[in-house]
Amino acid sequence: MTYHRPDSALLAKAETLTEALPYLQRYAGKTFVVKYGGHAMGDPELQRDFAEDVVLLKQVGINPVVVHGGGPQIGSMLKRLGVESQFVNGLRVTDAETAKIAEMVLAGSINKDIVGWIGQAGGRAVGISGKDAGLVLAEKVGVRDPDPLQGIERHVDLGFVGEPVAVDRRILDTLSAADIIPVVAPVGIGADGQTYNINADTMAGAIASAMGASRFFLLTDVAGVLDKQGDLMSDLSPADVLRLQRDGTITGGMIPKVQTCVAAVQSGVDAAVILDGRIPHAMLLEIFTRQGAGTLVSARGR
Ligand SMILES: Nc1ncnc2c1ncn2[C@@H]1O[C@H](COP(=O)(O)OP(=O)(O)O)[C@@H](O)[C@H]1O
Ligand SMILES: CC(=O)N[C@@H](CCC(=O)OP(=O)(O)O)C(=O)O
Repeated sequence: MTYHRPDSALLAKAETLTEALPYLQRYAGKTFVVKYGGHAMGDPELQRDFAEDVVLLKQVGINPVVVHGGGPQIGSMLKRLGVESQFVNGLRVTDAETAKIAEMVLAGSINKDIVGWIGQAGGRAVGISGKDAGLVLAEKVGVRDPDPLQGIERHVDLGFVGEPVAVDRRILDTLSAADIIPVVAPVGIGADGQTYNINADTMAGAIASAMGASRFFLLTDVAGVLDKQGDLMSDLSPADVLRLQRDGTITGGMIPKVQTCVAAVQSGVDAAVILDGRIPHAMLLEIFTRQGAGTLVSARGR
């Protein structure tokens, strides 16, 4: 019998799988919370890659929980309807009409699209919002807005913008135990029954903390946190984050992202990673290979 050595491309595939082995062993049974940002939803190919990654995680025994955004999609809908919209420190000022439209786009449209993509990739997902089964109890947010011209801080009323004050994880546990991937829209309800629009990063962070997640990924449309020269910073501690926010390196939509990462690692999540969702299979590369991508926020670094 002649012995044929497999060609190098085939061997490389086997090596990739064996490289993944220690990670597969380490992460089996753990919970990963994945925040899928509106900007990362890009084109159908990236959507398919994302769904495949999530299904693969579930298949290898990890419990993924997806929390999604949809800021740009809410923006287009508001524009179509002729409703003005404004952001303060990365948060959308939300009046009653905007809250209704945001909920419609997030929980009614994007949420079900993602459920569909996961289904197409061979997984089973159920889409819910923070309102379902009392998942997220929200409270109205008040924000200090530093006014660069006046050098003062003023309080801004953001309207129906909420922050999670309590997470009841039972619905997520129930779904995960039934081999169903939960997909969560960032909408919550107040004790008074009021619907709140919640920044998706903040929502995902609260869920990651409540789940005691091992990993928390935030998929966005930049390589990670960039310094003033535009270079990627691959490791940040909570103290670094504070400094970069104070010196104006981190602004806009990156503010809730890094704040959420810090809160998550301080409440027991092992590590939070801001990842470039424009890279195909960004999550799998981060989880199962030696090359970390994006910016990792942790108390101790990579
Ligand atoms: N230091 C920084 N590094 C990277 N991005 C930054 C930084 N400061 C501000 N940003 C902005 O934050 C944006 C990401 O936040 P956001 O638009 O809310 O994304 P998503 O929709 O994925 O949540 C980037 O596209 C960039 O414009
Ligand atoms: C209060 C607030 O800002 N809510 C966000 C919710 C969606 C979101 O956060 O989406 P991304 O993750 O895609 O940015 C909004 O209205 O845009």
